[in-house]
Formats: sequence, C-alpha cells, structure tokens
Amino acid sequence: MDSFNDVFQEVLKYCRNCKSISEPGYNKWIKILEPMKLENNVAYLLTDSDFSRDITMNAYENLLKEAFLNTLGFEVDIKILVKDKEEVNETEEKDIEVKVADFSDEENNNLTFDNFIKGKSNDLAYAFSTAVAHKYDEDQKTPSNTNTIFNPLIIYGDSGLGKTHLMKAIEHEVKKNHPELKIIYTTGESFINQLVKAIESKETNKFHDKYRNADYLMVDDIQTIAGKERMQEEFFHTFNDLYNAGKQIVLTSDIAPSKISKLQNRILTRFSLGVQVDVTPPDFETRMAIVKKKADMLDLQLSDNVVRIIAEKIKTNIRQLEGTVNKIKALTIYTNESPSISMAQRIIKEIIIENHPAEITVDRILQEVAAAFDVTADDIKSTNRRANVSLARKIAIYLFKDVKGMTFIQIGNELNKNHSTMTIHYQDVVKNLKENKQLKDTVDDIIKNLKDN
Ligand SMILES: Nc1ncnc2c1ncn2[C@@H]1O[C@H](COP(=O)(O)OP(=O)(O)OP(=O)(O)O)[C@@H](O)[C@H]1O
Repeated sequence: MDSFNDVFQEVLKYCRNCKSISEPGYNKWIKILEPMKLENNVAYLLTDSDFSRDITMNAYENLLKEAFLNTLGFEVDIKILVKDKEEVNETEEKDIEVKVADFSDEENNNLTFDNFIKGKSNDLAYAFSTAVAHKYDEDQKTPSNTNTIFNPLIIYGDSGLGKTHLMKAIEHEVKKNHPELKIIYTTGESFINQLVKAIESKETNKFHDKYRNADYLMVDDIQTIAGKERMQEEFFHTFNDLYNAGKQIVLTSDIAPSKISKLQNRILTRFSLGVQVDVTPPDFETRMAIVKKKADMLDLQLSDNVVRIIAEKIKTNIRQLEGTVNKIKALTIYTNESPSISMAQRIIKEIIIENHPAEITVDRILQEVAAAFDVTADDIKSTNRRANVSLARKIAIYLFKDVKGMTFIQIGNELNKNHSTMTIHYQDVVKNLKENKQLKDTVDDIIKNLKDN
C-alpha cells in the first residue's frame, strides 16, 4: 500500500464484508466517502452533506475505526468533512504531499530490523540489508570495497514476503544513524509518474537533480518500469550516475531480475554488479514467530494454540498472517470477545477466501443445491423421486455441466446414472429456466454463492 487511497480501498472492502452493516447502509453512507488524508492518527474522509456526515458518524464511526485498525494495524480517529466547505480548505492548505508523508512515517515506524523476524526464508536478505544500512558506519562516508559488493542490492520474491519491510528498515536505520544522508524511497510506479509529470511540465532537470543527489536510492517494485523505454532510459542514467559516485542503490522486484520480460539488457547487466537475493515463504517456526511478534506489537495476548492455528493455516503470505492478527485485535476491541481458536478459524477462513475464491467442486455444488431445495446431498445422489429431490437433482446436473464444465459421462458417473438421462435432464432445465423466473432466480443465487465463496 503506497497511499491513503490504497488504505481506504482496503477499508471499504472490510466494511462491505462486515456483517454489522447492511448492503443498502454500506452503499448509502460508506461507499460514498472519499479518502482525504491521514494525519496525526486521524483519518480524514469526505462526504456530501452535514446530514450524511452526522448519520455516518453516529452509526458507523466504530465500524470505520475497526476497518482502519484492521488495515493499518494501529488505531485512528475518524473525521468526516463535508466537501466544498471551508473546513476542507483549511485542512487541505498544508500541501498535498503531507498526506502520503504522514502515512508512510506512521507505517515506517514499524518496518524496522527489530521488528523483522528472521528465518531460513529470509536470513540472507536480512543480512545483506543490514550490511547496506551500516555501510557508512565504520568508514565515515567513504564506502569500502567490501561494501560495493552489495551495490546494487536487489531483493526479489513473491508478494507479502517482506521486501518492502527490509527496504524501509534500511531507510529507518540510515536515518537514525546518519540523518545527514539523503535517502530517496520510491516505487517503480511513482518513479514513472514523477517522470511523466516532469516531462509534461518541462521540469526534467529538477527530476534529475532530485534523484541524482541521493546517497541511497531505493526503488520498490522495479519490475514496473519494464517495457517502458523512456522510463528505462531515465532509470539507466540515474543508476549509472549514482553507482559511479559510490551511492547505494536498493531495489525490489516480484521476480528474479533475469526473468523480468522487456527489461533492457544494459539495465540487467548493471543489476549483476551487486547482489540479488530472494525471500521465500517462511517455514512454520518463522510463521509462529511472526504471528507472536505482530500480536506483541498490538498488545494482543494470543494463546499458543491460537498462534499455532494461524501459522498452520496461512503459509505463503506474511501480509495475510499480519491481517489475521490485525482482525483479531479489531474484533477483541469492538466485540469484547477474547481471542479464541474459533475466532481465529473464522478470520482465517475469511482471509483465505478473500484471496483465493474456493474451487467449485462437485461437493460444493451438491451442498448449495441441497440447501436451496431443502433436501440433502445424499438425496440428490439417491434414486428418490420426490418432486423437490428430482428437481434438485436436475439443477445439480445443469450446474455440473454449465458451471463446472463436466461432460454428461462424468456427471452420470458422479450420480451413478446413465449419461443419456443426464442429457435429457439438462435440456429440461434449460427449457424450464427460460419459462420459470422463480426457478431462474434460485439457480442464479446458487451460482452466485458458488462463485463468491
Ligand atoms: N520476516 C518478517 N517479519 C515480520 N514482518 C514481516 C516479515 N516479512 C513480512 N512482514 C510483514 O508483512 C507485511 C508485508 O510485507 P512487505 O510489504 O514487506 O511485502 P512485499 O514483499 O514488499 O510485498 P509486495 O511485493 O506485495 O509489496 C508487512 O506488514 C511486513 O511488516
């Protein structure tokens, strides 16, 4: 997440999925809010009228706080302002850049080496990052030969495995020990946007000066510049100037640089001057340690069993581990429930489903159809000819074919019936759906449930 806008999109997602608000309530009061800024732990949002602001604050302030806590990992107050009113201009005056800076400062405080849990999956990346962060420590601002080994340092790996955390930790450490050094942290995307703006406003010199005066240049998600010739050109020259001046460059990428397609060869060869190190999904012990750390940071007491269940179920993305802990914290604050295994299981299920909609299996189709027609999955598979069982069976056949893409032979095998009967039942349903609106609505609901979950 790079901006308050990204944070707010997560907040909206959280509210939309929350059972404490109805869909009309969400659409009328929450969805219309616009993110303005995050400043001094206050989230400023905009709405249309005083009336809307009062209703939203009275009815949904707690929900919004819960959603921000879940997304950011720390508590914020909510302030809703009415668009086009004086108060908005007053708080806007401070300059648009403040918005992002304040959020990232808040977030940065947690992204330190101390808060980073080491394990086999990331210990090299951690070691190289600390080396880079301390490169000016011994030899007062004259990087030694040993330190040029790590220039550039490129950390790569899948999403949510700590690349940005390490980069921010370097930034944090350097700022702490050498406040005089100039550090530029940006993302590939932001680098591109700034360059485009600079070109439009004919201020490319300013852009060059800004980047080429850095002591540390850190670009997150460098793979985004691939395929964009002008951006690569600019990045290449910035890289060369800094490298030749002995300045440190740190980059992250979601894949190994050699696998980034459409990356200019000359850039790739520059990348080979330093080290490339990957981060991979953490093992069980590391996951346990991360969950404990994240809980400690939120002052949240979790039993070993709860920690274990989270670490067992969420295996490949640390952001999801953290999201689970944040959600547990939010629930304990807003429901007064203590963290329990069942609470953790509920949240894990939601988080896993949010990211990977469950596969549509034969069993899930049977379950959904059985629930809609008030029969059981076994009834559907049986030879029972009761009217609602027969209808449920035909609908299941239809869904096996149209939603899951099974052949009539496969469907016949699944239901222990002849495949030619399957064809007839399927055609019956197709015809019925055209004529019977109520049946069509029921089937549409089943399909929606299958796809949403
Ligand atoms: N080893 C770790 N110890 C503690 N926290 C971690 C660790 N690895 C990742 N995290 C946390 O997981 C979250 C996601 O990490 P981060 O943003 O660094 O991932 P990323 O690899 O940059 O992902 P993306 O490519 O999607 O940007 C962060 O909140 C970070 O603090």
